[in-house]
Formats: sequence, structure tokens, C-alpha cells
Amino acid sequence: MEQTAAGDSGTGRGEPREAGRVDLERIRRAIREILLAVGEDPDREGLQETPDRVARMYAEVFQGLHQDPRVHLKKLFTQKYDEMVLVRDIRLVSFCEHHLLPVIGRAHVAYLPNGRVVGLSKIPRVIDVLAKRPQLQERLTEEVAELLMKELDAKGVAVVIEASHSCMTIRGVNKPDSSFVTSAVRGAFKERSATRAEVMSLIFGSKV
Ligand SMILES: Nc1nc2c(ncn2[C@@H]2O[C@H](COP(=O)(O)OP(=O)(O)OP(=O)(O)O)[C@@H](O)[C@H]2O)c(=O)[nH]1
Ligand SMILES: [Zn+2]
Repeated sequence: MEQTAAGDSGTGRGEPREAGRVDLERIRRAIREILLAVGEDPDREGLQETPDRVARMYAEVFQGLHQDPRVHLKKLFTQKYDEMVLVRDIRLVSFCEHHLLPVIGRAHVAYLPNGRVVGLSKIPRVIDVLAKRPQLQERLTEEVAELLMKELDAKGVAVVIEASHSCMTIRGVNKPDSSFVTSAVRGAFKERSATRAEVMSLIFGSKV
């Protein structure tokens, strides 16, 4: 019997996904193959449940593939507030699409409202959906900026992500202290250098 797991059904990267679900049985088979390929015995006691655990883990960490982040931005509150809104230090966990290893860091998101504001928790929710997919940090940063700009009809959006990539810290080049910073600015943050400088100084404080 084919077992699947999924979060909310949704549009993934803006398009309907054919399967819409994670195929747990297929992952179990693949993990068993990997264990054999690396020279392990998948039938020894400690590994017997590993394919199933890993399948459930992938269903969890890639659940964003089957969720539509826009659902979190449907409810906006009318508010005459046209100053910057900044949500700083949003914990972020994603997976690099090259090695499928964790990317752990923080996101900072600012926007300039256009007569309507969004509930504060919705910004981290949107980031979670987009982060729980195999990602490139640059693409994740731009996806968050584009989505907020459009769905909030904002006058400007700035997104900064600072993250450590396990594929660089625990293997390969092995640089444990390295971090990677990406930013995407839209609207007034792109057009007005003073506005951009203001948000960057609020995000980085004395670091810039
Ligand atoms: N630009 C960018 N690079 C990333 C990201 N995540 C991982 N990488 C890099 O993707 C690259 C993949 O390089 P490849 O040469 O194809 O793979 P590799 O042989 O495993 O490379 P090494 O990590 O150098 O051992 C590596 O340099 C990673 O550090 C990301 O979000 N953005
Ligand atoms: Zn990687």
C-alpha cells in the first residue's frame, strides 16, 4: 500500500504539484539502498527503523513543497501607518538543494505598508513554508521579498538572511564559522538609498 504524507495541499512554487504529497514508501526504499551502498547492514537492529524515520523526517522538513505561503497573507488589517515595520531575528531552518544538508540562520524582514498591515506572526509563517523546501539562499531571499511585495501590496520590502550552511561547515571546505548573508530589496528600499540605509542599520545595528 502506498503511504504518503503532506501538509496543506497547495501550489508549491506558485504551481500545482502533480503528486502534492511526499511518497514515504519511496523514500524508505531509497534510504535502504543508501545504507547498502555505503556498506551498512540495513537489517541490523539499530538501522531497522531508520528508513522509516528518515522518510518521516523528509516529509516534515520538505512539507513546504506542498503548502502555499499565500494563505498566511490573506487577512490584512486596515491601519493608517506608513512607517517601516521590521521583524528581526526570525529563526530559519532550511535545506540546501545541492547537498540536502541543513541551512540554519536568521531572517530579518521589513516592509512599508500601504494602508494595510499583516499580523506579525504571518511573516515567520511565510518564511517557514518557503524554507521547508530544497533551497538556494539567494532564491529563498528573493521569494520572500517578491511574495510580501505582491500580497501585502507594500510600498517596499527588504529581506536579509544570515545563515550557516552545513555543507560548508561540516564537510567539503570545512569552514565551521562561516556564514552567508543575502539581501533582497524592493520598492522604496531599492529606489531610495536613505530608506535602504535606515533598514540596514536597524537590522545590522553597529555591524555596518
Ligand atoms: N550560492 C549558493 N551556493 C550554495 C548554497 N548552498 C550551497 N551552496 C554551494 O553550492 C556549491 C555546490 O558546488 P559543487 O561543486 O556542485 O558541489 P561539491 O563538489 O559538493 O562542492 P564543495 O562543497 O565545494 O565540496 C558549493 O560551493 C556549496 O557551498 C546557496 O544557498 N547558495
Ligand atoms: Zn549544500
